[in-house]
Amino acid sequence: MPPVNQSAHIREICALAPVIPVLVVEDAAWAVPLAQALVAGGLPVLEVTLRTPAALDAIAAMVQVPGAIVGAGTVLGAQDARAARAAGAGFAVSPGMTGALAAACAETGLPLLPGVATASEVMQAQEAGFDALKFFPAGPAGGAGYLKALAGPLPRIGFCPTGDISAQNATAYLSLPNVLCVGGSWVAPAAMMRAGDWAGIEALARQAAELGAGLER
Ligand SMILES: O=C(O)C(=O)C[C@H](O)[C@H](O)COP(=O)(O)O
Repeated sequence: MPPVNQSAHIREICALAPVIPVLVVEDAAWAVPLAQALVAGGLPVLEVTLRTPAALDAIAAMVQVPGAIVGAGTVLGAQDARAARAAGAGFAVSPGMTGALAAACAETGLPLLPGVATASEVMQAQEAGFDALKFFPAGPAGGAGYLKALAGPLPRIGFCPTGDISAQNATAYLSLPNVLCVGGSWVAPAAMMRAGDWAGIEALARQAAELGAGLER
């Protein structure tokens, strides 16, 4: 029996915008204006990394922002998955995949975008029922050329490359048929968040939201 498709909801989320901002939120007070700026700029899907003490409070605040679809990033294990779910996260992103993490996400009803970097990892994720995967770290692991090569033997997998993606190189990824969207921190730089430059972040989001324009994905 084929495994249950674990990626159906993730595919819907990835179809909403060409770029998922990867957010490192140092202060939960940033959460609402940051989410409002990104949504206003055309990027409704937000990934808050669980790398800061403020992350869970930030997720809980952001889910109240109209139009925002908020997920947790850097979800490394069952405890992270449960905490993200309790904070209201709608999906989880991880740099890699373990059986324990996949089981915890399935159990808590948290759609998971698991990370992979090799063909073997893609095959393992596929066996577990995932067909939408994060390609991480995209740049150092081989970039758009590497993903293009994976499409030959693994044509049913859609990727969200993340890691070293910028406004300059995003289109090279987005133009590949096996790329669903890209992730990146460039739309919310630490210096702009610390300065409360929400208008500047909205402008960066607006540029990023236009990156996929004209491409058939
Ligand atoms: O925290 C995680 O779960 C990660 O997987 C790492 C992030 O996705 C990348 O650090 C974002 O990469 P940059 O856009 O190059 O900053």
